[in-house]
Amino acid sequence: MLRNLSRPLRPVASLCARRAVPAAAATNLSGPFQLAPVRSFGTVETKTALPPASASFQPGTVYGGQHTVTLIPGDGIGLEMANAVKTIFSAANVPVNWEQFDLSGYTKKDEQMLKQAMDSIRRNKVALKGILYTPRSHLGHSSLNVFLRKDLDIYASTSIIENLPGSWPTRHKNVNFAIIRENTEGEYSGLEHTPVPGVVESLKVVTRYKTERIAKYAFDFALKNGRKKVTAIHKANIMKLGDGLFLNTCREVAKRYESSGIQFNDMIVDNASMQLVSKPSQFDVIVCGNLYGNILSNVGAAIVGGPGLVPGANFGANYAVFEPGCRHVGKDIQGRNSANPTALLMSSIHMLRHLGLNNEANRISQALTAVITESKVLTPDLGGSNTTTDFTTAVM
Ligand SMILES: NC(=O)C1=CN([C@@H]2O[C@H](COP(=O)(O)OP(=O)(O)OC[C@H]3O[C@@H](n4cnc5c(N)ncnc54)[C@H](O)[C@@H]3O)[C@@H](O)[C@H]2O)C=CC1
Ligand SMILES: O=C(O)CCC(=O)C(=O)O
Repeated sequence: MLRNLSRPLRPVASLCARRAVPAAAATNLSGPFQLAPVRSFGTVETKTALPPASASFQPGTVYGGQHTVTLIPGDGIGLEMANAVKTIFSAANVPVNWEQFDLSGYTKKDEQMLKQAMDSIRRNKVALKGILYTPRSHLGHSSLNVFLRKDLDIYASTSIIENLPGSWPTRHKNVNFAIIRENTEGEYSGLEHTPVPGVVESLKVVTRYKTERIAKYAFDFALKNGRKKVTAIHKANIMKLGDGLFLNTCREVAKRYESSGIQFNDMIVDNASMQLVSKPSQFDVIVCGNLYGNILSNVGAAIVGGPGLVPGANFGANYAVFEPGCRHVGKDIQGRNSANPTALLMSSIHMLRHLGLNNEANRISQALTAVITESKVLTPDLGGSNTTTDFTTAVM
């Protein structure tokens, strides 16, 4: 049963949009930069969304009011999490049809299924995804997750780190920040070689073009969601060229947004890690390169209660792939009916807003918020003893 919504609940998916600004304010920028391709991530109402980046962008395949979305459940707990979302969507009569692809990183790469899945995302433009395993040995295949991001050029990984209104203990209160992470280059270039035996060189690639677009994305995200500060995280004191380029490009972009009132500062990644666990409330929007973003999302997840609570999405000019913002396979708890589906469910709520299905997003968000606020039904990661199924049923 869906809850009576007359009680004013603060929708989980809207918490990052707490200070929304009108779109007009966001577009009133001087300088040669165009607005980066910002989607309606984290907004309660589409009226505050910025215009789509490219005129060709279509939010998914829609026939007779039904949206078709590609679903890749992923390895480990992926199927259990995806089933929770599907069950809740069915109960709420959400007009979404799934095109599901059970890809796995544990088995030999299934080229045919991978191609079908990529074609499906290209057709639908929107996907919901769990996490795929990657072997650690250099003999194993390369990461399917990284392939997907690069091939679709979904360059802006966006994670929302936030204290939810539940009863589990957390070290800090009032944590609410976003991590905007460059998703397609940096340490994940996959370029490694052995010039002589016993020596490996791994290339970290930083380009002005990709840094500029992620920095613009971060500022536009801040504007659209009423956030006040963007912090660039780097290690420019050591990697003077690579991280130096990242920092200087962020500074240039920041200058073009001066009139918008968004503050800008920067921080070295080691200090940022310490500040995140000691004074997380100083952060509003973090912009960073690929690996730092991954590590900081994990630190962020830990301070709010774990990977089961962090939603996320990856945006590019043409595609949006929604997946948990702190990415783990969870092989250790696979098949135990104990994983927390909140991260994937919140990601799917953001997906509904992206599709313009705000009523459905609000209903599910309010139900989820009620269950979390009551904290009577909690999975073991939050100190509870309930199952994934119990939690799903409670939200329904
Ligand atoms: N898609 C991606 O971008 C990423 C993929 N991976 C892949 O995942 C594999 C395993 O990753 P690890 O880093 O070892 O982490 P892991 O999968 O072992 O997860 C870390 C811990 O978080 C817990 N956890 C994760 N999600 C949870 C949930 N929803 N509810 C409750 N507990 C949850 C797990 O049970 C585990 O104890 C890696 O080998 C890699 O291939 C890892 C990082 C990112
Ligand atoms: O694909 C993987 O196995 C790891 C990807 C990863 O670390 C990430 O989220 O960036």
